[in-house]
Amino acid sequence: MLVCYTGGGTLGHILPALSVHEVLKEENGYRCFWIGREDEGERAAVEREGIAFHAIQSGKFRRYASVQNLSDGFRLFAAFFQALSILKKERPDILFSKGGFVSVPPVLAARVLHIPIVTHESDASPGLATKLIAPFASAICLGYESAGATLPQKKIVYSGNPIRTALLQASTFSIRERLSLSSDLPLVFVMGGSQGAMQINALVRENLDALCEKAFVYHQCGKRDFMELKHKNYLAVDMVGDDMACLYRESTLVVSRGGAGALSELAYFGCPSIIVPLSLGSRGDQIANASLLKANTAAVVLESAVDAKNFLEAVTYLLENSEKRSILSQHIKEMAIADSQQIIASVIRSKAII
Ligand SMILES: CC(=O)N[C@H]1[C@@H](OP(=O)(O)OP(=O)(O)OC[C@H]2O[C@@H](n3ccc(=O)[nH]c3=O)[C@H](O)[C@@H]2O)O[C@H](CO)[C@@H](O)[C@@H]1O
Repeated sequence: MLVCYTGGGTLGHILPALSVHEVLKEENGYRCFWIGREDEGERAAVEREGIAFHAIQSGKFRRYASVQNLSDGFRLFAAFFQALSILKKERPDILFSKGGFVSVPPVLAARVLHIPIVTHESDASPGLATKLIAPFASAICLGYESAGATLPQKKIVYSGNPIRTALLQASTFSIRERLSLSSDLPLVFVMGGSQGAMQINALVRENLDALCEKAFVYHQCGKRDFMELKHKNYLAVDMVGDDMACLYRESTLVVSRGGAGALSELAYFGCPSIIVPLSLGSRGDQIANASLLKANTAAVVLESAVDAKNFLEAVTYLLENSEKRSILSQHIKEMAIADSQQIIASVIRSKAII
């Protein structure tokens, strides 16, 4: 089976597909390639897995009037023909779209060539790319059931969001030991998602003295807003690599954005969490994701416009209240779907024309 993966824009549109690849690569005769946008980090994430990466032009679908819509329109047009040429040459048995605006032209090209299409939406509400792709897909896998309300019902498979194998494997080391933390010092892991979160970074930096009095703060800032501040009980990193599973397992409390992938990982590990969803400059997907957690008392969700004082109060309250933390942990764990990548892999297998 030759699978063409497509997706990009942020790592949230790449890592879940790589988790599905990890399942399928165990099968005899499986081969694959990727169509994505020219972005160093995205290309590296895919090629690291030994997958051939074909870059195409990528334009953005905006819901508002902008002069960029014109140039991006041309880019999308070019991207369609680039994808058509790649797909004609490679002739995959199936195309799996992980969404993001770059995935739409390859989907249209696959449709023209009668290549079956499976797509996956991570968020609690469908993005524009998923809405555009849905009519052409044989199956639409969803991270959250709520995303399916306006999509063609017969195509929907409720799969949950894939978790990468590296996170599922047992730890070979302890982050607490490596940081030489005493067992009674709480560990707070702050995660801004694959791009970092400037708002959360500011909330942490404004409260640094008070936070580091109470706990060790492991702060993932993202590449764009990284600051290497020297402070007792504090470590700032741009991105977390292999430490991710240990941080989820060993943290007393996690502060996170409301990205769907991150929330699924918090659910898998049962992390007591504070979620600060992104609102500005987004379609509100993180607010919808976080609302589901809030409705299930599975996390403390702060208003997008939270200030430094309220943020500190929320962190302090949870650090001092182990009973509340264990309720959150239990409830978020109930929302986890551990075999999501297997479910999606079997949908891909069943829809491929081999
Ligand atoms: C700004 C933006 O548009 N964010 C969107 C993006 O989030 P984003 O790209 O952050 O994606 P997710 O929250 O879904 O997943 C983040 C992934 O990155 C990994 N990770 C993160 C930080 C790090 O240092 N190292 C690392 O490996 C996490 O383990 C996780 O697997 O896609 C999500 C899924 O469609 C959406 O819900 C978010 O709204």
